[in-house]
Amino acid sequence: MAFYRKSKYGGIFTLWLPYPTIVIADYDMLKRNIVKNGEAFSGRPDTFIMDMLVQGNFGLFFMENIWWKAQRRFTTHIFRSLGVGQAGTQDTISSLATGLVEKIDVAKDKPIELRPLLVHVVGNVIHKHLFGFTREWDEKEIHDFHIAINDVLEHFTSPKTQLLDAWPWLAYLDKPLALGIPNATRANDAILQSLEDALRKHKDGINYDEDPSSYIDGFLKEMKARAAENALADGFTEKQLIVAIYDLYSAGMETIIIVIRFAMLYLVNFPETQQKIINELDEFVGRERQVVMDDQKLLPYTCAFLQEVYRLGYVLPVNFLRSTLENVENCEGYRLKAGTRIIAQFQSVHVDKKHFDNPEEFRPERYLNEKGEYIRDERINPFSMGKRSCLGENLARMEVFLYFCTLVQNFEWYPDGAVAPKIEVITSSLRAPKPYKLRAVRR
Ligand code: HEM
Repeated sequence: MAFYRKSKYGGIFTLWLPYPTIVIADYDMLKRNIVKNGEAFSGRPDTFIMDMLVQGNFGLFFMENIWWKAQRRFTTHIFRSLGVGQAGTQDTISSLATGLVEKIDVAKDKPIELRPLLVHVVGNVIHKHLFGFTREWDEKEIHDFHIAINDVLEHFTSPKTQLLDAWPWLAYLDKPLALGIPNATRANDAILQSLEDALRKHKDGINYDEDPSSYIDGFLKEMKARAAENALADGFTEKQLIVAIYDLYSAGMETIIIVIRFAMLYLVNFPETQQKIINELDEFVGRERQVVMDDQKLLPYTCAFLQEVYRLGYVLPVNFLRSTLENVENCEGYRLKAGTRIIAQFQSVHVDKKHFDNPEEFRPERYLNEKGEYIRDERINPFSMGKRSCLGENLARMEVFLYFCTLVQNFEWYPDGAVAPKIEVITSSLRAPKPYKLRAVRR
């Protein structure tokens, strides 16, 4: 997006949205401020949209201070005890990946749109961790959630919606301004209703003496344990539980689907990369067993390919708003008052000529040394930086690696037609490839 190009505006500048919002778009500046002075930059501003959707700052994205710290700590802890992003999740993904291959087999070389299949397999991983079980292919709950969340997201961070933060009365001009508030609130209400139903069922069935097998049970147990002391102080309430599930469910679905769709799009646009990945998989993993995370050591080219996908296929066009929690005396020579809005625009680093020559060029070889070993590039941060960086990074990286490798281990991918679909993106709250179809030929 030319709008945010560092070459045009420098590494730090102010956008009036309409509040003054400081954009930091340079790698060294991001490290100096967002990482090294992490605590000061870890707030989130109150926004009209959150008030409208859930009547305040709840959940994991929009809280700040003590509540957020307690909730983030708890989520990290329960994720660890549920094995999120570890062996347990790998087994879940492997079993879903088998189903994915079977579904693609059914298409028998006909062009397919991967997205609905990915909704099922990616949606089920987060569903399993949140609710304790997976859904079958013919159940529609995950797809319903996916449609509803996309309706909400479409209007979520659009510049027009941000104007509502300063002038809430603009909501009365929904129709002429095409804000889409009724659609977003209808979809939002449907999501909240379904999460409340799920919570009720879990409350009826929970055994507080057993180890929790889902986020929802873990949270309910924590609520009970804290009932006598600081449940409210640390935000352990049913309302918080509902919105935290809402956040994790939505964060854990479309983002990962988009990265895999970008990966497949680059794969067919650069067939030589597909051949290299196929060769590497055939030589070091074979086709008799499923790919596991440990195979990353054996697959340097595949890792380099995916790192290049993360660089150019970043999912958030504009990072989530943050705010300063205290006065910052020296932010690159400027003084920021507590409560100043901040955008940590790591995406600009991904296309910064200072770091990547011909940044618009897709070239996985950038990350291979002369011995052909994979070099992880710390300037590529699709999961952001600092104290508010993504909570689901391990899980997301695992899903992207395992599902992508499954797709290439089992099929060779071709465009639907003579030429590959163009690498074109649709940008709303998220940045995704335009819909496209591919043909999968069994290997
Ligand atoms: C490829 C997939 C994903 C990408 C690209 C991604 C990216 C991001 C980014 C850029 C942020 C904003 C950090 C900031 O404010 O600077 C974020 C925050 C967050 N992500 Fe992700 N994410 C992904 C997957 C996930 C998954 C799978 C989960 C959960 C299971 C998750 C949960 C969260 C949460 C809870 C936050 C808010 C953290 C906080 O404010 O403390 N994300 N993510």
